[in-house]
Amino acid sequence: MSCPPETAAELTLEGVSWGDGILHPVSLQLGAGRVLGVLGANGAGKSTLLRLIYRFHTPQSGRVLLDGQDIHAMPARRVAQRVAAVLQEQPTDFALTVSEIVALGRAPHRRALSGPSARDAHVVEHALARLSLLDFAQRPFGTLSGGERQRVMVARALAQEPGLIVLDEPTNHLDIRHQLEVLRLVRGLGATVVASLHDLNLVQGFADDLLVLQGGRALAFGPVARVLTPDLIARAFGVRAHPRGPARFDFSLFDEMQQETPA
Ligand SMILES: Nc1ncnc2c1ncn2[C@@H]1O[C@H](COP(=O)(O)OP(=O)(O)OP(=O)(O)O)[C@@H](O)[C@H]1O
Repeated sequence: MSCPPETAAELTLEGVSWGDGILHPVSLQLGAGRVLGVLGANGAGKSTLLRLIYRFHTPQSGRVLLDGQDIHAMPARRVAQRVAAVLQEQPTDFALTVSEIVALGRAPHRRALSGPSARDAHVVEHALARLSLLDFAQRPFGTLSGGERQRVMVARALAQEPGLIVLDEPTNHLDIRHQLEVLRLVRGLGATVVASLHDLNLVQGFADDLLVLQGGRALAFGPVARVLTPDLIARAFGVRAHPRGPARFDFSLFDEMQQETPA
């Protein structure tokens, strides 16, 4: 049995804001299957925006629409079937096995009081395989390294079969090979993706579009090649960016400008 492709969701933010100036109104439209990278310095508002999209926060103003429907007007279970979140906070139930954690992704699709179906078992197995976790399936989650746990959280999101996947710094804890593998896998899911990233040099080849935040405001939104310029990087991060290829940079502090030594 193979897993059918998901129906990617269209995401629209209509002047969505939160927390008395923590996030000023942001508007954008992301077509089904597009991959959006959210960039910004520490405290710029990336996680806050993501929390609004996966319905953890209620907007102070504006609306988050999934396929044209306000997520706050949708049943919570329906949102859970359509939106998966991979967060920096991880489950604290360390005694659960890797397989059991990934199986939690099936919960929104199960009927009340019914156990896992053959299809649920297949989807979990498939998710474990795609993240190279089959050998870890029976290991207690608490015994895994940070990077292995991060891959388990991506596998759980995969098992959820979402139309929209929201990831908060998904490459955190991952070595360079797993960073590239996870980003390629997420990009290849066919779902719409919103991911906050810190490494600007991982954006190229992963994201279609970028949203850059600064001080809770949207500085720029659009295709990667148009948005990711040295000028924008200087305004968003306060560093000098030295281009060394398409959307690739070396960085230095402005007070090192005289020496021109890339960091
Ligand atoms: N519940 C809250 N109460 C008060 N302030 C908050 C709350 N949540 C976030 N903030 C503040 O809002 C700002 C944006 O936080 P957010 O976590 O969205 O930033 P971020 O861009 O994800 O940062 P980082 O890259 O450091 O993870 C920060 O100054 C943070 O302290």
